[in-house]
Amino acid sequence: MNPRKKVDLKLIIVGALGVGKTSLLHQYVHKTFFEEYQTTLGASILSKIIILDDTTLKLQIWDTGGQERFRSMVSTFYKGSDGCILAFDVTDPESFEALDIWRDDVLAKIVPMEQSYPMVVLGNKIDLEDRKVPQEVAHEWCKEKDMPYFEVSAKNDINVVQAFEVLASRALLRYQGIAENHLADSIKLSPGQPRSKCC
Ligand SMILES: Nc1nc2c(ncn2[C@@H]2O[C@H](COP(=O)(O)OP(=O)(O)OP(=O)(O)O)[C@@H](O)[C@H]2O)c(=O)[nH]1
Repeated sequence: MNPRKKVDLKLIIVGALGVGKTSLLHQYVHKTFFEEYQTTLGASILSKIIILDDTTLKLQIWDTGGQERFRSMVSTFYKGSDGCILAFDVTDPESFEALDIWRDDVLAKIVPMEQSYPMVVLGNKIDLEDRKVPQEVAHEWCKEKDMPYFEVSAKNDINVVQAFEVLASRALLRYQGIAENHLADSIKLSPGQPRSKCC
């Protein structure tokens, strides 16, 4: 049997203040949820190992604080990431309206800026009754931008694993595509290659 391939991926989670980024991450990695709110100062990292098909993936997931004053510092952490979660709170329309800015901010730091950079959108806190962002509106926005949309609850553990793992599998596909391109380039550039005989 072939040993599994091992790949390290860096994922980030961004979005407005208090939408539940830390809670989503803790639910995904530790299966825990805390009611009390402690804002993230700057960024923190959690890791999780998962298996996807024939690959062992080590996910290093960067949780970024939504505070405006950390914005430029936090955006330096986007570099080198393989995929991103854009999070908003379905009870807070401003957090939904801010998604455009968060998305542009992340894409501006991805080098080269490219279409294939995977992003998924999470509408969090669907356990609450006072929802203000209709599901169809969020769906439509994500469809326009060609990003998968998940309605989630970090509190009740609804759709959290699915959302992270769809992002992880898309990030893996992109990583494999980049690795293949590098390999093809290095074969083309390699001077000592035996040339195929002709005629
Ligand atoms: N009802 C409900 N509350 C949630 C959910 N997710 C998070 N919360 C609460 O929302 C508050 C903010 O959650 P955090 O996870 O700290 O939010 P954050 O986006 O990381 O916040 P910043 O780091 O300040 O940007 C906390 O009181 C959480 O308990 C959820 O799915 N449902």
